[in-house]
Amino acid sequence: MTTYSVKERYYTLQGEGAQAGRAAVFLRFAGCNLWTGLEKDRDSADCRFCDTDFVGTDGPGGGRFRSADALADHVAAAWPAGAGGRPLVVCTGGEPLLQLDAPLIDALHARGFEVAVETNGTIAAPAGLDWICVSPKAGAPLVQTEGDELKLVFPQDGAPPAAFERLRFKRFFLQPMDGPEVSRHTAAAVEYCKAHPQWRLSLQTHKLIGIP
Ligand SMILES: C[S@@+](CC[C@H](N)C(=O)[O-])C[C@H]1O[C@@H](n2cnc3c(N)ncnc32)[C@H](O)[C@@H]1O
Ligand SMILES: Nc1nc2[nH]cc(C(=O)O)c2c(=O)[nH]1
Ligand code: SF4
Ligand SMILES: [Mg+2]
Repeated sequence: MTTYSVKERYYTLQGEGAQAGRAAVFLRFAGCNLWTGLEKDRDSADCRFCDTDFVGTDGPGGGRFRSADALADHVAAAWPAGAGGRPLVVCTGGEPLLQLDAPLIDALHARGFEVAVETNGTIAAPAGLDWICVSPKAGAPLVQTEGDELKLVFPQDGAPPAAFERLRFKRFFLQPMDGPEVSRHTAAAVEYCKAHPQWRLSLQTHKLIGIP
């Protein structure tokens, strides 16, 4: 790894999953292996419901970083000085495991961060991560089959929750697919969780309250 390409970096609250409500630096890497990110390609992509712009390095705090130390310094600069609490960085994208490597994990640890990742599960996670959230995508090969939480966007044709319920994750979430039918998807997820209590509801709380 010579250069890391970062779409944006910002300080907010984790909106989703078991760590919802916790302050974190979001480090959004550019690029994904399941979609180019261009609207012209969406309908032919392997993942078609993405809610995120991960193209380029032009977002707030985005850029190209020539070393793990340089990028880790950039992440640390977004954590408020003297705030207390354990610093957390959520590595996302795009697909963060295309770029997140052992030197960067080590550099973030050296600055006191817990390192979390949001991944589509098609690439094996490197050792040393503190929190692994896998969000499987229908039709894409699932390689990372254990972790701290499995967060399935629901519903997805070809990816029923039952296909994942025996995997070695500590927690299982259904996250309603956002878009024009989010209300219907939310109602369906509520019904599924009531009928299958292994699954919990994950709302995208940042969207509900209008923070990034
Ligand atoms: C933009 S993805 C980036 C990380 C990684 N590529 C992945 O898919 O997990 C971050 C999270 O948003 C979820 N997500 C993407 N589009 C969504 C949508 N339309 N509705 C609900 N969740 C969505 C993903 O499943 C994933 O859990
Ligand atoms: N606040 C907030 N929480 C998030 N959790 C996962 C996100 C992501 O895009 O990976 C996300 C995001 O984009 N914003
Ligand atoms: S895998 Fe993740 S980043 Fe890539 S297109 Fe799907 S939701 Fe978006
Ligand atoms: Mg998001």
